[in-house]
Amino acid sequence: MSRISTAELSRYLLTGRFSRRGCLNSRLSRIAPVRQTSLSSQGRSLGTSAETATAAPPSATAAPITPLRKQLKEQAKALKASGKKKKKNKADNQTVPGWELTVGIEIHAQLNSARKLFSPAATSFNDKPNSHVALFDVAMPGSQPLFQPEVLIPAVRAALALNCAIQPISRFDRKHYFHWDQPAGYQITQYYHPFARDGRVVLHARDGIAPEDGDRVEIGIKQVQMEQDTAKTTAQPGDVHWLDFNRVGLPLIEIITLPQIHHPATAAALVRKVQMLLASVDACVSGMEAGGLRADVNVSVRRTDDAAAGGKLGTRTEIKNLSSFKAVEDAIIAERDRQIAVLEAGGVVEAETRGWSLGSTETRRLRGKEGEVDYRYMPDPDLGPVVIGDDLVAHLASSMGVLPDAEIDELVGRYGLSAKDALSLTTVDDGARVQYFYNVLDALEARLGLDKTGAASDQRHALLAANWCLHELGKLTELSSDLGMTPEGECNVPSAALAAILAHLHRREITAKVAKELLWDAFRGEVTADSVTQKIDADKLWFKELSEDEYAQLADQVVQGEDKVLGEFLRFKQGKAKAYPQGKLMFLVGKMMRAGTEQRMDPASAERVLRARIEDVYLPRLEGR
Ligand SMILES: Nc1ncnc2c1ncn2[C@@H]1O[C@H](COP(=O)(O)OP(=O)(O)OP(=O)(O)O)[C@@H](O)[C@H]1O
Ligand SMILES: [Mg+2]
Ligand SMILES: [Mg+2]
Repeated sequence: MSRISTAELSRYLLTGRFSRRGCLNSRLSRIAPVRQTSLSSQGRSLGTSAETATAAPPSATAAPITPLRKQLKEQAKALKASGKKKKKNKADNQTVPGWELTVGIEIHAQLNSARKLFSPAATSFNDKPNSHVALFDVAMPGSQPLFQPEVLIPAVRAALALNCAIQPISRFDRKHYFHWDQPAGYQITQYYHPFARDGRVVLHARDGIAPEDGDRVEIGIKQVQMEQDTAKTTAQPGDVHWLDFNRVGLPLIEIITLPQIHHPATAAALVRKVQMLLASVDACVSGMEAGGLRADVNVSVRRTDDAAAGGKLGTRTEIKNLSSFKAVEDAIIAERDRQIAVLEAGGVVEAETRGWSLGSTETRRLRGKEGEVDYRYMPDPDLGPVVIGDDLVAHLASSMGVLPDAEIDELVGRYGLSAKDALSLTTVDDGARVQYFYNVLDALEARLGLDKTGAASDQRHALLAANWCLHELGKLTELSSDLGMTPEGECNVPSAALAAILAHLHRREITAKVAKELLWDAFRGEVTADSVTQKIDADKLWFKELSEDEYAQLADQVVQGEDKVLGEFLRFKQGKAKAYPQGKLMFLVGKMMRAGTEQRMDPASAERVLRARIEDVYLPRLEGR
């Protein structure tokens, strides 16, 4: 299925205009145009919302943030820095003998919409504070909420990605509490009649779940509801707080899981996966680190005996506002251990709301847990029900594109990528890198004259393209500032230019070293798809490989005086050593590469010829002695 960006869909559904630019994953299939939608609230239908549709373009989608990539990088760095010991501790800390941990998570994600939930004010959080505020956003007397139907596009896509059943009718309630960041004294939310229910998220081992959960675990989603965000508070010295009402009223979804998570690593994996799913359908503005996604974790413990006897779950405490995957895992571990200590000392766990600060080792009490009574929920009399038509749901489902798990399976099954590389390719640049890979692959197949409709059994060119899109491009980002990757999968190294380089490499007309130099040239804009071949010609970079005989001569040259090394190969042949002495072979290949003309040698050919010479000539000679 084709994936179309949310902004693009909004334009189409609201105004009937649709441009093919921005159509993601277009390699996979083409979209069927929608004819009619029946999306309305309070009797307003989409066709009449011309005012909304022609207003300023979305600014939210332009946020230059790639939080997931950064978090993955930082996590990998931290893991590397902490060495194996940390990994072991983390794995060890997933269970406490005699106790069962239970976790349910509420995830708040900011929807990728151009307007606020109940006012046409723009959703921009990088602009001057308090510059996008409608009268209703600050609860001016007499102002009324005006539901912005376009928020349903990212909201429904998110719910579909979470396998939820979309509810044809949903309603808004007022949830009361007083705080300076909430001008009305209540938040408008959908607690009792959410727009989506009964979903599920499948987590695999590759998603980083606890080893105790095996290969795969499924977590139920109780419901997904729409609600308003609050104003942003910035603390200043002297107990002064600055408020930015640009954020108040931004459309959020709250995703509520069932209490089905039993290990801290699995909880973090769930949040990561939800973020990945939301990003893959373009439903969410930004990830955790940028504040676009926040998680509240609900934690309880009970004795395993009680669990086995089917007893009630323990009393839950809730840790609010966690803003990184690591914080989710660490806070759960700390809270689990605190509750167990309380119970083992004969105490009782109190239902309360607790806080967690980064780098901390314990949670701290903030207040008693608010209950439904405290919130004094009541239906919002100013808002009618939200009616979502089947045709809209069907259209959004058909235009979502391939979800990450299916994409990873395809990359592994069809092109032979490792699961780890496939996961990275689909997550870096918030999913744009894999689109770049498809663009490169299309251009490469065109250059190589391959028919992409046929199920070609040899996919080596695709694996080569994937490795370069991930690893070689990754090296560029490590050494230079930014690739400038767009959601459509284009960057400072145009896909056509990379394909031109890879076509020569695949045909063994240049070496990998030359290809890497050309990649830098393309990055600096010094070569284009059309000038790659010219440049190779001008700089005499063509790879004129040595003949088999020339390789064999070099091999003979480097084994001179290496009887001791050859002895190791003999020991393996005679069954006296378990493992093939690959290290020794590579040592000799290194010698060959240094002895020959680099421009004319391929390490793989050198290895193949050398191995054959050792086996066919030198070992029989040694055996004959
Ligand atoms: N005993 C329990 N142990 C752990 N988690 C639980 C337990 N009981 C419920 N939960 C989880 O707590 C969460 C409750 O979220 P929900 O939004 O329904 O209520 P809330 O926390 O009172 O609301 P809010 O925090 O939005 O005001 C769910 O994720 C649920 O799975
Ligand atoms: Mg909640
Ligand atoms: Mg809660």
